[in-house]
Amino acid sequence: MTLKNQPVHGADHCSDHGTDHETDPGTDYGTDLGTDHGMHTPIPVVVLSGFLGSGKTTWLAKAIQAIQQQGMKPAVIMNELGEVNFDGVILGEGFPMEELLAGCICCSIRGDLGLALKQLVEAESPDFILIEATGAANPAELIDGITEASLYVPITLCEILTLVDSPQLFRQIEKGKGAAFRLMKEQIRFSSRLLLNKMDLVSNLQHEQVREWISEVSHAPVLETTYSEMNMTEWLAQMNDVQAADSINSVNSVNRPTDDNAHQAASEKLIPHAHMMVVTYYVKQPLNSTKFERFLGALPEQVYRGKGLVRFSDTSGELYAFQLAYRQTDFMKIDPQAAGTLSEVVVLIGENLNSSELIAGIEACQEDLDES
Ligand SMILES: Nc1nc2c(ncn2[C@@H]2O[C@H](COP(=O)(O)OP(=O)(O)OP(=O)(O)O)[C@@H](O)[C@H]2O)c(=O)[nH]1
Repeated sequence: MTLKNQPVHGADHCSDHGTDHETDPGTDYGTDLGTDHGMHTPIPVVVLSGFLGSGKTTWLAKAIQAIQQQGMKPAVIMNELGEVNFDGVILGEGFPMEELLAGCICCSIRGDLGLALKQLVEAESPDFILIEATGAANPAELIDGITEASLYVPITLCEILTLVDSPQLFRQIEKGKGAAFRLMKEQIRFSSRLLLNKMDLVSNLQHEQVREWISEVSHAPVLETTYSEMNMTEWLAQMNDVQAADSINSVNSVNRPTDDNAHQAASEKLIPHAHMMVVTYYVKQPLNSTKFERFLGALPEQVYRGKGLVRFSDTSGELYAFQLAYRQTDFMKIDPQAAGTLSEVVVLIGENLNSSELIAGIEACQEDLDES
């Protein structure tokens, strides 16, 4: 059995979110820099932001399909805090994908984002690039990372689309403080379009309060969605227009907060995910489904997100992908081939997690632990 307990960022990492945003010294874009952008039509880039479990991958699956239906070739960059990309299993194949794992592109692996963009553009010549940030990423930092990469490859940032987990935001507004709340606020402020998702899980009153709070924080257009459903044809047409209008400047000016020092202020208080941790546990024995569901249901509230691939002893040993987001659990049967080389694994993401307690909880769901 392999145990991994991996803090994602320490305060050290976040302290290098200075205000000058220089190129990471370690970033090597290769020797053929200086591509003449004038010779290329820039490829539209869309950044998907939003808190852990807010519906980004659900949206991504629909966007990929819509782009392909219009005869265009999408390419995807997926970033996960943990070392395993389950979302790739959910999205399937048929388009180029770069995975940036075990770190967050807004800080610890920001240089990797530039390299991934360069590789994708050169190897795949996509028509559209979608970047799914981790739920802990601060979009302010991503804007800088992409703008930097656009010096080397013909890309143009068209949209920072933020998925909002409406019931989760409502709860955070009520609390009115904490790292998760500050991060959600930053993700909303630095967005060019907001999808108020999971509308099926909020009451009318909660809905009103969330809308009112958002209107004080952002002037971005807001769409209300369930399962990230929106009119993709209309949206793609709008992206076309933005691309044509040299979008980087417009995105930056439209969506950055209006006061001149806001970006600096945002960078200086970039502690929000300093305490975000990932607990990764590779499971060797099948789990008892009842015990595991009970375990997920009883997790402390600072576990914001759970996902993984598991097998149950009481369901003929089939493989299931599970999702836990804001106390809602989903299980989906997986074709073993689709899972490829992924191991059976449970990943839990949150703040100030007690990893040994969590691991003990998962182990208690394993059956026949001593017989293997
Ligand atoms: N009830 C409800 N569930 C939703 C909705 N949208 C997404 N979900 C579920 O929420 C869970 C998380 O959705 P994802 O699309 O994986 O969220 P994500 O933002 O990509 O998650 P991370 O990448 O881990 O941050 C899944 O189980 C989805 O099926 C919604 O509108 N309503």
